[in-house]
Amino acid sequence: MSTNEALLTLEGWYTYHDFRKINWEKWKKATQEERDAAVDELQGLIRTWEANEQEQAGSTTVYSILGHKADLVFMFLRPTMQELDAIKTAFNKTKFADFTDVDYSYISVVELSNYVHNPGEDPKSNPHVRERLYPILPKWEHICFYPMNKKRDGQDNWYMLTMQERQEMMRSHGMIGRKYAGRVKQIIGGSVGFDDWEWGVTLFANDPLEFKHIVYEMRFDEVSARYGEFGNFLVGNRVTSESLQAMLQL
Ligand code: VOV
Repeated sequence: MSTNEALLTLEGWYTYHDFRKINWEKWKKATQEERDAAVDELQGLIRTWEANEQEQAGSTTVYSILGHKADLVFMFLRPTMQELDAIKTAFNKTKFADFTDVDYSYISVVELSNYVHNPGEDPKSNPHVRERLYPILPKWEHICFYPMNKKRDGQDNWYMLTMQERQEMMRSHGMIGRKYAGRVKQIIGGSVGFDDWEWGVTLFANDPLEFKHIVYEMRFDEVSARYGEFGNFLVGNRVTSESLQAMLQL
């Protein structure tokens, strides 16, 4: 029973996760002067991102990534795709970029799926909705990122469910999420048509165990248990310009 009840989604800032590996071999071979110049240039770029955030014209955050999948993630939110592309190019023109390899990136747009809205209201005039579509990223200690799909597999096809069925499941999902209020902040990036999965999920927490607990708890909820398909998970620690300097010091 196909219902073709596509959902109205609300979109906010465009999102670019730039995961980089540091080429330590090259870094160690560079002279102290070359390294200092590269770090200075990077710090200059970070200051421009901070100024952009001060002006509420976007948001940026940097984390170091654990394990072999990446060393750093730069997460950018900006009003247009042009700005995201310009950021990538500016970064790649720096000396620091010569010491990095890009293994993974993700493009999406901050999305609210409007399953739970107040009828008759223009959602974008609601300050709570605006805060979620144009979020200033929290400066919390840890980040967790993973892409995901909703399954289209035989009987388990999310896109063949009625609006009401989807709404009920999303309500239950939201109830679980709400238990983590103040401890886990989620940014859902819609990436249909932009990247290889349907959503990029970014979570922030001060205690990394919150990620384990919320993802595990959601696995038992029907929308994740039956319909969730997940890509690679990446987890990281917050980096400030001072700790980045220390990380790169030999
Ligand atoms: C802090 C926790 C938290 C909270 C409060 C929360 C709430 C909500 C609400 C109320 C809604 C629906 C309306 C909207 O706002 O879009 C959503 C929507 C969504 N979610 Fe969520 N979610 C959380 C957290 C949270 C997590 C941890 C995950 C990953 C799932 C898992 O198993 O690993 C997730 C996924 C999503 C997705 C992919 C969508 C879009 C689904 C679609 O089909 O369109 N989400 N989510």
